[in-house]
Amino acid sequence: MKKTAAVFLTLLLAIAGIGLPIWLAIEESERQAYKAESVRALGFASDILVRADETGRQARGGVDRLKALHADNPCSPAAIDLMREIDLGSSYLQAIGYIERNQMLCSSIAGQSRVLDLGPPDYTTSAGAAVRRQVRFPFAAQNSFIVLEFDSFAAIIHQRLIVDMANSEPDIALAVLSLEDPAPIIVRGKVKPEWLRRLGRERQVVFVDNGSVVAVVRSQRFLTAGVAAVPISYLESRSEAVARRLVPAGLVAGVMLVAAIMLLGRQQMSLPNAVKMGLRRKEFFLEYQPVVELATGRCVGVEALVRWRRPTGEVVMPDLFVAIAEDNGMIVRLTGQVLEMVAHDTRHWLAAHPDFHVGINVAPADFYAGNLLLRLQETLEAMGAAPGNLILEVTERGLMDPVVARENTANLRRHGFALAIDDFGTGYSSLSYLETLELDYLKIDRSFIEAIGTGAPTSQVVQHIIRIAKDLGLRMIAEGVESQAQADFLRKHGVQFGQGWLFGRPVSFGEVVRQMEAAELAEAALVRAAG
Ligand SMILES: Nc1nc2c(ncn2[C@@H]2O[C@H](COP(=O)(O)O[C@H]3[C@@H](O)[C@H](n4cnc5c(=O)[nH]c(N)nc54)O[C@@H]3COP(=O)(O)O)[C@@H](O)[C@H]2O)c(=O)[nH]1
Repeated sequence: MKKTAAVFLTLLLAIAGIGLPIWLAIEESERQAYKAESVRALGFASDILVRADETGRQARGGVDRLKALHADNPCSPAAIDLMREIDLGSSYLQAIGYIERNQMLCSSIAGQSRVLDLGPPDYTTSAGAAVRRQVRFPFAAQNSFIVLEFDSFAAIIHQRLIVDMANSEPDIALAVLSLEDPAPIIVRGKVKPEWLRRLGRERQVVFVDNGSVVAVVRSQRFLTAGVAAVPISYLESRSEAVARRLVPAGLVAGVMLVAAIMLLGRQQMSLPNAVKMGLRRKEFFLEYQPVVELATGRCVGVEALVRWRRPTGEVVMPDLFVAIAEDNGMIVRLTGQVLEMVAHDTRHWLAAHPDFHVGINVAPADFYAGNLLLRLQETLEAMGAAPGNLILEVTERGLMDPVVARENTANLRRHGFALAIDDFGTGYSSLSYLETLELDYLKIDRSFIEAIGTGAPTSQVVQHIIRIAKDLGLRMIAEGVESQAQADFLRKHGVQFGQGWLFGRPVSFGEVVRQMEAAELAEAALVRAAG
């Protein structure tokens, strides 16, 4: 991936990874704030309605008691005494009086000596109550009152008593609306009568309009509704307060998420760099796996297998880094280090054992590099060994180009090196193609050895491979031999060599030598005992 693309992707990831939790936190704070302000608005609307309903109940009850007196004179001293008793006993009624032709003739108000002109009602409810919304009396000229008139008796109600709530937040609008007349009965602040339409048939409704969270609650007793409108600024400051709590949490979550993703990405992305550094610091080392002659069980050679010891001490297997080295143009350098290490590890042994061979994995890029022969000759010189001591293991992938493959295999063999086709059976080489190449060994892939005797569909393949090798005149090395039964089968079918855990796991060259010497000693002891 190009560097700019990686930077762009990282930026995108950071924006998305940090932005998303923050956006979710903001959304959640707005949702929580809206919910809280809706509950508050509904609370105010319900409270004002409770007060209005109670006022209506007290007015109706007072009038009923006065009517029950059946006084010939509704303004008799007994009637006025009863009016005063009702007035004193009710929390929402300011006074109660008697009306004729829009004039209040008498009332519970102490000292009412003259007739008070009320003017005509604003409207009359379907239940027969005449409603006057704004009546001013000489005894309290600065206040306005509601007068509810039933059957000529009137309840006088102080508006402020009903809307006397949320006084510390005067910008919260409150109202009692009639469902029969558009003008509010009682109102504090700005209330739109058309909000009632939103109620429909519902008992209550909450919505946002005109910069407010509005709640409307219908009375269960009268044709009225309580309304409260909480300015949106309350919602915003509540949302900000919640956001102040949630956004840092979202930010932390986002940063952690992005850091985790980037760390993972870096671990992945930096592997080629780590391999490069490993090559520079010479962190690679070799293990050698014995190759035995199946007929005698004698170790006739080894395969050199590369490993990587990271600075952390962790040992990484080639499956992970060989492909990275191949994909990033470092495999030729890696093979170079393998050759140096083989020369260093095996030179004394090979000088004394000219028949012993070391298998070296040659990657396709090595094969096509053009200087393989020269590098091999330098290695031999350092080892003091003959070309026949090395078996170059090339995969089918490395032999894909017929021209280069033919030329290189022929050239290497001309110079005395032995060649093996590795992991045979896993690629697409045909018998006729292999016939055109100069090879010495065929290594049968582990997957076919594993299948021997299992009855699996691939269990028969090994016999075909053995036939191909015989047809081509190639010697065979079976890879991954783990059981004696596999070894017996292979020997019986003419496979000359085996490599696998049955004979030995990959270990240091010193350990291979120690094992070979121990085997030799044991054999000598056996011979002596037999003799
Ligand atoms: N280009 C290079 N490729 C290399 C080099 N060194 C190794 N490799 C290739 O890496 C692949 C994995 O190798 P490794 O993990 O070392 O595994 C080898 C053996 O340990 C394993 N093996 C051997 N016997 C058994 C067995 O009985 N059971 C079992 N489960 N595994 C076993 O097989 C691997 C040997 O494979 P091969 O080379 O095909 O003989 C592998 O493809 C290596 O080729 C290097 O220096 N350069």
